[in-house]
Amino acid sequence: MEVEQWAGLGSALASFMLLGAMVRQYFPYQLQYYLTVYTHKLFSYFYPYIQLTIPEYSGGGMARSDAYAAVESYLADSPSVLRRARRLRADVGRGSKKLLITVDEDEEVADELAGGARVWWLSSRELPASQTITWNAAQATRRYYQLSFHRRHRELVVGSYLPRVVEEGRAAAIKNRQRRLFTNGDGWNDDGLAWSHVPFEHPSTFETLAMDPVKKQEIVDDLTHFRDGKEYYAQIGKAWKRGYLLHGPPGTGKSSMIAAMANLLDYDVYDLELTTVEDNTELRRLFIETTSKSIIVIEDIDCSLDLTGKRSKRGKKDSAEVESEDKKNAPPPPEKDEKEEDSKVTLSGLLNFIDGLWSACGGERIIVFTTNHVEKIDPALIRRGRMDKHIEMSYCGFEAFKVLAKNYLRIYGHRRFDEVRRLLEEVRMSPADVAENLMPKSAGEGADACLERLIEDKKKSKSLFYSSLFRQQLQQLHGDEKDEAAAAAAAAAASATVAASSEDETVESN
Ligand SMILES: Nc1ncnc2c1ncn2[C@@H]1O[C@H](COP(=O)(O)OP(=O)(O)OP(=O)(O)O)[C@@H](O)[C@H]1O
Ligand SMILES: [Mg+2]
Repeated sequence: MEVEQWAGLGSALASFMLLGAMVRQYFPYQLQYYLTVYTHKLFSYFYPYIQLTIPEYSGGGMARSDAYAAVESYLADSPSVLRRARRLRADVGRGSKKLLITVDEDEEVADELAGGARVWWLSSRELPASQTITWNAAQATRRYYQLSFHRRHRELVVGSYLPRVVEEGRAAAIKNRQRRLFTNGDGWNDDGLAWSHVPFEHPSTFETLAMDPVKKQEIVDDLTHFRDGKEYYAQIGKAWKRGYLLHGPPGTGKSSMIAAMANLLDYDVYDLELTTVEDNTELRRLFIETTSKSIIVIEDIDCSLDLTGKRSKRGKKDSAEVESEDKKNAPPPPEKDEKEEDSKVTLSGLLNFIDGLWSACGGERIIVFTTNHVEKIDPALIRRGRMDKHIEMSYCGFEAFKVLAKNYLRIYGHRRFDEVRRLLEEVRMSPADVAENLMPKSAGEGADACLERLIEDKKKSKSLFYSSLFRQQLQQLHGDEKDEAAAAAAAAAASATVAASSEDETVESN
């Protein structure tokens, strides 16, 4: 018998069931139960098609079913399925950044399997009984997808088609999602979750990041290798995660690099404020609530944990430092305080977070620490295997400057580039300082004026640098404060000499 004939028989049986449902209202409960069971048996005896239901909320759970969301994304991202539908629905899906066009409710669409087999998807819903009072209208309307397929395709559908639908659906949802920046600083959010979030819209990319091109390419390769390395990590028996330590002076692009990483990999960012985490248990909970395809960032790690591995108390530290001698000599604090200290985030708690058993849950996660003082960090925290790659973000070199000149001024070369190169070799300047000078301060300001400002700024820094160097050397030479005046005079003379020589250079290069 062909599908259409079966469909005819199906609709006859459905009418019979409908009649049964009407009659059931007037029968006692036991009888209703047997009537339902036998109607289904009779129906499945004649009807060779199997129906599989995927509800939006399953098991009375509060969270939307993963499988339902995956099917929804699969159907919306599958042009061959959508082409067959006559009624479509457009919506900005949950957490999605673009308009999703999907199959409308009560519309049935067919999908092809390998070997020409067919399945049918129906999106439908059960309305709540009118007398039901509920606080969540979305859950009261029970939406579901129903998949129908022939008995003989059972193995194929369950064994390979459905896993493929879920996998492709998840990938489509990730591709279309609005990426998010999470923070734990705001306490517990409305959903009882530890993280709150905003859309992640940082414009930094590896193209706009100013640094040595060879080093940059190495980092990009490392990141893409990680992203595509699911099988590799499974094969070597290592959790699919990678740690990066970004260190360097302020304004050298550490935070910009994290944003560029997230944009390259299409990951979410979790900005973990460690000083607001109460204890190791809360840290673990925060970690469990992170999703895969994410970068977990702890900025200024040297300020978050002190050398003994106990959490430092930001803000409280200063007042502690000015404690009176009496207080310092006071008897040891009561037991309560010790307990409090024990419950803080510790170094071992953090290590567990990075590479303990919990770290493997979810997979595909990058952990990034940033610091201005790499020497202050406990070596256990940054050893290879935990922080797999150490990246030094340094002062602006000429290659980095060329990237900034391209970004800010749209120029690839200029007659004053040689002068800038010389100055960059002599005086250290962060990319943030260079960028600030290159940014036009008014609509009419062109590349010449911006480069002039940068060169002047560098010369000023150079003269300041030499004068402080002379001052230091003279102080060392004379050894005590009485020579301070003479040292200052010598430094002033030296700075005048440097300024004069800078002017000479400017003239020369012009
Ligand atoms: N390497 C860089 N490439 C491009 N822009 C940069 C770079 N470094 C700094 N900048 C510019 O300077 C600003 C500050 O940089 P960023 O916040 O990334 O520095 P940081 O190293 O994180 O500093 P801190 O140690 O103070 O946190 C950025 O907004 C960016 O515009
Ligand atoms: Mg930063």
